[in-house]
Amino acid sequence: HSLRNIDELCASIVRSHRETSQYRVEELQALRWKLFSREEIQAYQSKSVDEMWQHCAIRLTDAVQFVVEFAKHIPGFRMLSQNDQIALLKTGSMEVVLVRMSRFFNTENNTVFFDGKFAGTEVFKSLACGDLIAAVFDFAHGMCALKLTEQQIALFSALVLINADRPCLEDRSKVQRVQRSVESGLTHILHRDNQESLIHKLYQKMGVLRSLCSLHMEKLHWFSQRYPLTAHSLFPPLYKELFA
Ligand SMILES: CCS(=O)(=O)c1ccc(CC(=O)Nc2nc(-c3ccccc3)c(C(=O)c3ccccc3CC(C)C)s2)cc1
Repeated sequence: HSLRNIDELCASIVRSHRETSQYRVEELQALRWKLFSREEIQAYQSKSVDEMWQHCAIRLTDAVQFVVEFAKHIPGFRMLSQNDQIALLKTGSMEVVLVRMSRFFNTENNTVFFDGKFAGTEVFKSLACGDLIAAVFDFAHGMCALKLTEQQIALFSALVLINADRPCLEDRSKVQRVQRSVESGLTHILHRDNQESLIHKLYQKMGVLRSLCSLHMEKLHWFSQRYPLTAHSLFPPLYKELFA
C-alpha cells in the first residue's frame, strides 16, 4: 500500500465508526454520574430471569445493528460474499459491541452505561449469569486502562470484525487480504501515535473477546433451554440470527 491509500483507509474506517457510534464520548461523559436509585435497582432485581434477558437482548440488538452499519463501510467488506459477511458479523459483532461499550465504562465506580444511566453489576443480578457480567466488567476495565483514542478504537473494531480465522468462511484468502489492509491501518496509526507497544496488548484483548463471546453463547444456550418461549418468540430476530 502506498501511504496515501493507508491514510484513506484509516479515514474511512474512523468516519464510519463515528457515524455509527450511537453515542459520542462527550455525550456520555456528561452522564457518567447519573446512577440508578435504590428503587430503580430494586426494580431491575425484581424482574424475572426471562424478563431481564429479554430487556438486555433488545438493547444488545440495538447496539449490534449499528455495528452491522459500521461493517458495511469498512473498505473491502462489501467485496466479500454475502455468506462471508454474515459469518464475520455472526462471530464479530458482539465483540465490537463490547469494545464500544467499554468506552463508556466508569472505572471509578465500576459502572456501565445501560438504559440511560450508569449501572453497577448489581443491576444485572436477575440475569443469573454473574460470571459473564463480571467478565464483561473486567474486560471493560482492561480496555479503559489502555486509554485508546477513538481512532485507535475504530481501527481495532474493524480488525476484530475482519478476521480470516473465523469459522465457516467460503473465501478465506479474500478475507485475509482485507484483514491485512486493516492491520496495516492499525499499525500505521499506532506508529503515528508512537504507541506500537499497544499492538500486542490489542491482540491479547482479541483473545479475551473470543472467550467472552463464547461465554455469552454458553449462557444464551443455557437460557434458551430454560426459557424456550422467550428465546424463540420474544428475542429480536437479529439477536437470534446472529447469536442463536
Ligand atoms: C455499543 C455502542 S455504545 O454507544 O457504546 C452503547 C450503546 C448503548 C448502550 C446501552 C446498552 O445497551 N447497554 C448494555 N449493557 C449491557 C451490559 C450487560 C451486562 C454487563 C455489561 C453490559 C448490555 C447487555 O445486554 C449485555 C452486554 C454484554 C454482555 C452481556 C449482556 C447481557 C445480555 C447478553 C443478557 S446492553 C451502551 C453503549
